[in-house]
Amino acid sequence: MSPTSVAEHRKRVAELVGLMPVLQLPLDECLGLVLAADVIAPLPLPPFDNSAMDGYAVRAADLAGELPVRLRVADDIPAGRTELNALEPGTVQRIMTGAPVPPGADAVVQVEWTDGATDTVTINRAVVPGQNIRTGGDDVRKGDAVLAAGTVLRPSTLGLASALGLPELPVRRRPHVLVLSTGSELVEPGTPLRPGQIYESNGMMLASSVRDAGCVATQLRFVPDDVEAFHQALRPYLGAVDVIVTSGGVSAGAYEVVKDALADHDVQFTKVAMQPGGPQGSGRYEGVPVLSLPGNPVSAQVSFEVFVRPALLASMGHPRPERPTARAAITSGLTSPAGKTQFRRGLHDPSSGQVVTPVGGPGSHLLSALALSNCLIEVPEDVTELAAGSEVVVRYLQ
Ligand SMILES: Nc1nc2c(c(=O)[nH]1)N[C@H]1C(S)=C(S)[C@@H](COP(=O)(O)OP(=O)(O)OC[C@H]3O[C@@H](n4cnc5c(N)ncnc54)[C@H](O)[C@@H]3O)O[C@H]1N2
Ligand code: MOO
Repeated sequence: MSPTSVAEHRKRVAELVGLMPVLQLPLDECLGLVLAADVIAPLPLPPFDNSAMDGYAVRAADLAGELPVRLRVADDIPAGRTELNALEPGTVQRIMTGAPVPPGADAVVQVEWTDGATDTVTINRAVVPGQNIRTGGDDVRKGDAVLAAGTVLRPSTLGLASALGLPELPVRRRPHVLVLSTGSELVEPGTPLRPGQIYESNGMMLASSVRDAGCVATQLRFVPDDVEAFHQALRPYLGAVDVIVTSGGVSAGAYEVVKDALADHDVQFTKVAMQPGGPQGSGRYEGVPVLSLPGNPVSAQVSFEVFVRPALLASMGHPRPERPTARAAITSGLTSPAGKTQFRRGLHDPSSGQVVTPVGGPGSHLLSALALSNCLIEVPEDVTELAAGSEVVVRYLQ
């Protein structure tokens, strides 16, 4: 059977995960989510003419003569005042930043240009009409399409939605991902390790990656290498999760529990033309999309980056589900297997003149090299050798 290409498998995974439904979510749950419809401003911003300075609301014409001038302070307007008295000619009203400008006033004199008095104020400098007034609608007009569908909700966009008085926004919800690790050799960190055992690490790494992509993760670790126990372990989650991600148990050994349990369900096991991350499973288990990643830690994480993360981001309507890439020259030569896209780990420093340093070798057990990297170096299928200085594509990991 000829291997599946990386692009084909990526497409299959994205189609399996599909699009999450749209719902209205409170703003404090929206960070990182994607707006599903345009936002039309229900009011102007600022909503009313207000003062940009602490000072005195005036008629500019009253300061046009000889200075300094002494004027009666007829009122005091703190921010939040909802009822105003019109400004009579020849008087001023003390006003605070953000407070509404009273009818009849056409400028604000900042307090530093006065003696600051509260009964009769001495003003030393003139102002022009409009000075220190922030006009209603200056920033946003009522009815403006202020945020477009497809916008990723960041602190500033959530601030804008709040300023417009919107308590919630329409977004595609976060997928809930069950991260399941199998393997009888796996032991919980914090407990003693016996010969032949290792600490479980893929679950933590993949669940963190799910959360880092803005999704919800539940970890299910230490499922024994037993098909019936595997089915039992999954059962409680079937109505509750959107995607199942497994690691391990998909290659050619005698005890491949994931493959054995899922192969007679609607899950295909294939070899993808890549290294690491060759053996991959994908399909549906009782209707739930399931993505079975290989167990070697680097293979699992690279598979997540190349297939799962873009599919999860696309499911939330993200306009750019792929990590950003750059071109850089490698600082040392490397070799790569023929017919496979190789994803080597690297350190890329854009400030150092677009070079990338390979970290560690190609082995898919080299977790510490992955932990020290900030990018993947992509070596195309048809390239088997690259000399130092060759240009490669780097895909950021953060
Ligand atoms: N005869 C063949 N053997 C293997 C092939 C092959 O084509 N023919 N492919 C190799 C490749 S490539 C990979 S990748 C692995 C994939 O193996 P599995 O997905 O079946 O994973 P396991 O055998 O369960 O584990 C592999 C390795 O990773 C460690 N592991 C697994 N899960 C975890 C975990 N949650 N936390 C930490 N470490 C984990 C496990 O102990 C093994 O060392 O197969 C090759 N073999
Ligand atoms: O394809 Mo495996 O994922 O090299 O290590």
